[in-house]
Amino acid sequence: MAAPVVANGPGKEENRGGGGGGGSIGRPTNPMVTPLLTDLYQFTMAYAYWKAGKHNERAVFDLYFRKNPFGGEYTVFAGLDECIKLIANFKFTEDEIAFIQASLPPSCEIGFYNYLRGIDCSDVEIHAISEGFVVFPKIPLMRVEGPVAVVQLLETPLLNLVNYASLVATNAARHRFVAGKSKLLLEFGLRRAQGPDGGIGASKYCYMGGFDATSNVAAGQLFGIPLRGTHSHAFVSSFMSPDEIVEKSLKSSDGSSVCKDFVSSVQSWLSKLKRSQLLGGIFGETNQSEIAAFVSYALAFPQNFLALVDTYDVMRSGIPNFCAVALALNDLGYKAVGIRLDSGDLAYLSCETRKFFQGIEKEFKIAGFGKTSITASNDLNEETLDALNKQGHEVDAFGIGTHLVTCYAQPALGGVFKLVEINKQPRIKLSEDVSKVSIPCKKRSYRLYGKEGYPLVDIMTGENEPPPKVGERILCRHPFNESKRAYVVPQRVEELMKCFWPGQSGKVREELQPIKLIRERCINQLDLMRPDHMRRLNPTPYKVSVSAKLYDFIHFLWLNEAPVGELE
Ligand SMILES: Nc1ncnc2c1ncn2[C@@H]1O[C@H](COP(=O)(O)OP(=O)(O)OP(=O)(O)O)[C@@H](O)[C@H]1O
Ligand SMILES: O=P(O)(O)OC[C@H]1O[C@H](OP(=O)(O)OP(=O)(O)O)[C@H](O)[C@@H]1O
Ligand SMILES: O=C(O)c1cccnc1
Ligand SMILES: [Mg+2]
Repeated sequence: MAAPVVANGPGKEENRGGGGGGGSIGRPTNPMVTPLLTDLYQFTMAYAYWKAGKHNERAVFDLYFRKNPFGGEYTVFAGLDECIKLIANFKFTEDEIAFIQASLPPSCEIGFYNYLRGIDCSDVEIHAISEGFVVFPKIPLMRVEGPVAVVQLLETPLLNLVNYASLVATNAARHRFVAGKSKLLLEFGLRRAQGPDGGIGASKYCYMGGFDATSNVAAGQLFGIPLRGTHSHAFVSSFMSPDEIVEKSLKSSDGSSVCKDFVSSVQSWLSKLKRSQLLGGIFGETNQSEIAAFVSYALAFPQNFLALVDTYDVMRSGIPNFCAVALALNDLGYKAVGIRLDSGDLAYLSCETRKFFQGIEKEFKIAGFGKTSITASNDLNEETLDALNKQGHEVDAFGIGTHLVTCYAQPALGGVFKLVEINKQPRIKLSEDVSKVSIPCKKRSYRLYGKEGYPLVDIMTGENEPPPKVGERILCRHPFNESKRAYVVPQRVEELMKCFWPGQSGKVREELQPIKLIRERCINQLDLMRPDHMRRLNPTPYKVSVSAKLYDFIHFLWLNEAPVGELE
């Protein structure tokens, strides 16, 4: 696939996925990710736990969300790598402790600050689903176990690191789904992102969710994401006339000859195009300042010439001017990359442009010219991509910014962090709204696959229940709705959570992986889903269930904890 220009940062190894190969885990990408990046109430609770002598009680929290975003039935889990980096580096500085001391009431005892001074996450254990997995409501994405005061402090930063990451990765995956696999998807959102962290995060997680490249240079450097870009309207309108161009010579691609006056070569191609049988009549005089801009860009990047063609008039100026430059380049052995459309009816203009390119291929016998790449941008989102598909279009690459990175269609994922066990006692959070009742206990979760290779259902069990077995029938129950249940004979059983931070457990730590591998995993996971879960309109909900034993226990605990009302 032809691609706009082109620079690939080396990427910083230490930021590509943390502790690869059993090595150390790097620091969080954003230096603002410190133990203070949390809500005040986490510190007041930590103080109250400490004051009550409860701070070292062993607690288990689940991080999960209740509803898939964007009206869909799937979510891409992202942000784990940054969570583990937070955990690995979790230690208060003296300045931070002084600030907490100044922020809590003077009545708080000094011993608490000594306690904070000593804490880190060496006694915290984290199990999580691998980053890039397709995930569903209620199933824990992470299970965080450790001293209650420490784990409580982690609630806000972990949610902060997972919620937007998963939301924007899902948004990217959804855009990819509509655009189709063959299209080049470019993330152009930095200028519209919610601040620097929003911009960096968007680039990282859109790549993870299936985009091919970003225009964000810092993200290219930090994560090794491929960089791509074209040029802007300002570049085109900054030129007045071809007379401005002083250095007009251009070497042929093999270096064997030099065209002394590339501007004249372009002008003569423009006249040929005007006289051509096939193309004649479509345009008259083209905009000369635009020609000057295109020629200048081609002289600067003869191997990577891509022109923004909608500054003046796409079909009457931009396209003929581009083609004249592309044909002059072709005479010197260069292949122009293509054009970008940034306004107007993108379906119509891309089709007309394709016809023009194909006309040139035919008339001037230039093999492959008809396939010259067409990039489109301008306020694109899932809906416009879908509309373009329905109308028929000839776009090869989409540059998408605002709607993608701001998650315009849904601004937040409602991930939550709930206590499920303390001192080995299961805990439940009740709510009038059944969907908000938490699922108690330290649990395991499994994905069960059916005969056709699709995932059928995710099931949660108690931590010590025997795992589901291939070929053995298991009852999967809706966690709250008694009548919803099904037997499943799994053809494959996949345990979802792995140990990413063993604490003192002695378990083997799952390695963090490079972003490219996470991206591949995500693409494979999405491919594995049954198509009806993925469609945009009224997708089928994926089933999330609990074992019969866990079901009984949830309802036992529910009845135990819920006060019986009095009617008067
Ligand atoms: N064929 C199409 N079908 C549906 N939507 C389209 C089609 N072509 C373009 N769009 C979308 O229509 C909107 C056009 O927006 P708007 O009218 O503000 O832009 P414009 O006038 O074409 O460009 P500009 O204002 O940048 O010069 C954009 O969101 C664009 O993505
Ligand atoms: O439209 P988005 O999806 O956010 O994609 C990024 C946009 O940013 C650029 O121009 P900018 O919007 O800054 O100026 P323009 O509206 O004049 O094109 C580019 O030309 C795109 O239009
Ligand atoms: O390179 C581009 O074409 C680009 C980059 C960012 C925003 N809009 C366009
Ligand atoms: Mg715009």
